[in-house]
Amino acid sequence: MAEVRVKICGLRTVADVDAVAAAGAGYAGFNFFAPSPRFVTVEAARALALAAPPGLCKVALVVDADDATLDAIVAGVPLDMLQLHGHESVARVAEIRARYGLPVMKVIGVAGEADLAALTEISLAADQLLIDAKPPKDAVLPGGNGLAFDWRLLVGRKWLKPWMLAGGLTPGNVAEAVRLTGARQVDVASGVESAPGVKDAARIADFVRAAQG
Ligand SMILES: O=C(O)c1ccccc1N[C@@H]1O[C@H](COP(=O)(O)O)[C@@H](O)[C@H]1O
Repeated sequence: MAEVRVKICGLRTVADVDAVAAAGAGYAGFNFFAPSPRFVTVEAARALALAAPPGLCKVALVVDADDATLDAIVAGVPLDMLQLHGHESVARVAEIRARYGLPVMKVIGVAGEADLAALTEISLAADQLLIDAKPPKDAVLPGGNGLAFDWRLLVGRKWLKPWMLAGGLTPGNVAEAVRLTGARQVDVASGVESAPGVKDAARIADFVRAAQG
């Protein structure tokens, strides 16, 4: 079976990109949500994307972004994928996909069984699904909170599109998350940091090793 593909999200320095590539991760995420400690400008993300080696999938994370914001990101940064981490509808996902010609990964927040239906619905429009923990009601960030959900909800489930598991993953729990859910792709932001927004190369390497172990 192919090894688990890893996305490291919220890269802010060229050293982060180097660490992600050296560790063998498949995806590098750049965060364009201004309130996040992982936020990067279009100019900064462009420099990071240009530093990425061929084969590393460069993903832009946006939250309910309008067309003008997306136009600026897509024009300024060489990208391979868009990650929609807000409340984008099926119609908006389809619209963004058609407008930019890039694969779209749509995030669905999960707290309980009732949230799983949205995955089936959104898979009609998105190229990939990202299953994350639903943020707490008072959270400033819709993701990147280091919170996990009950992975047992995903046992035995199948969706029409490739999917990625996220939410509270760390080098210490990712192997168990993969074993339990059968995820073939995983995504992490805060679990490989030494402080909010500060990536740690050793933790990135540990995470990829554990995910693929
Ligand atoms: O990381 C952020 O700051 C962030 C902000 C807004 C939306 C999404 C964000 N991160 C995404 O959430 C997952 C899970 O994060 P964590 O591992 O629990 O910290 C992350 O992989 C990003 O895709």
